[in-house]
Amino acid sequence: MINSQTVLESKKITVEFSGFKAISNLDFKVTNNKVHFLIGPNGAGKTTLLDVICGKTQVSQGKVVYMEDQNLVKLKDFKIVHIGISRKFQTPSIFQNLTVYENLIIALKQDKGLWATITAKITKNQQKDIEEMLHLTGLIDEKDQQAGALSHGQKQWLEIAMVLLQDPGLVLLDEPIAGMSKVERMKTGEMIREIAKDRTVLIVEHDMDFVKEYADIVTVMHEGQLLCQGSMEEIQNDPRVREVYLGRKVD
Ligand SMILES: Nc1ncnc2c1ncn2[C@@H]1O[C@H](COP(=O)(O)OP(=O)(O)OP(=O)(O)O)[C@@H](O)[C@H]1O
Repeated sequence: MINSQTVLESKKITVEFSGFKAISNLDFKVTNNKVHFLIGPNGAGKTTLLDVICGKTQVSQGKVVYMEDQNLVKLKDFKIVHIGISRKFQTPSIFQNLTVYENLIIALKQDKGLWATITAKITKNQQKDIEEMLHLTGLIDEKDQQAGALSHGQKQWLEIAMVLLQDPGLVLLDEPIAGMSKVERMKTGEMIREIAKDRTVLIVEHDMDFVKEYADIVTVMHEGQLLCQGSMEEIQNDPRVREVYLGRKVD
């Protein structure tokens, strides 16, 4: 059993947009090797929190600490990727005209031009990493297929593989199952479980059935603040959660 270790901690962060507090004085913790979901009604501040963690949005107060000693709030987004936090946005940003394999090579090496990257020699270890990703995402048979010809779900998985090739300790996912079929959702859930065996995964999600099935821990946000945090069972039994979701199904 792995000891619980704090991977990320926000300390009293506030985010303001023209005086409006999208996040207000938020304390929040993410522990290692867990599938951690972030839920809450529209406008709760979930996306803003992910934006802060990956350096896309600045805080007006507070700090966000990664692995106990790295304050993220002053770091540029590329530096945050470099220290081990990668995010997969909702819209895939893959190269449609390149093959699955070429897309994965690009994810490995980003310091060269596109053509130089694709044609450059990769090491045995990099080759092994790519193969591992192809198996994890079930894309091994589509390896030489053009990415643009993949199904919606497969494109999402390819991007997950690309994010993982950056070798993050913390993976941020924005509504990863949006637009997926039931089978694709299940595959994605199993994939996330697998990923969380040696990384931490933080997911913004609206689909409560998915959260219920795959969450180790759930944080509920409301109006820029943390409402509560716990297992899905604890969250479902919390009257405050029922109240903020008024009429929306939590169970
Ligand atoms: N760039 C911005 N400028 C002004 N207001 C913003 C900006 N980004 C977010 N907001 C506001 O901040 C609040 C929190 O938004 P955020 O997108 O983080 O919520 P959310 O919980 O992700 O909602 P949803 O589930 O609908 O995506 C909302 O009231 C939103 O309108």
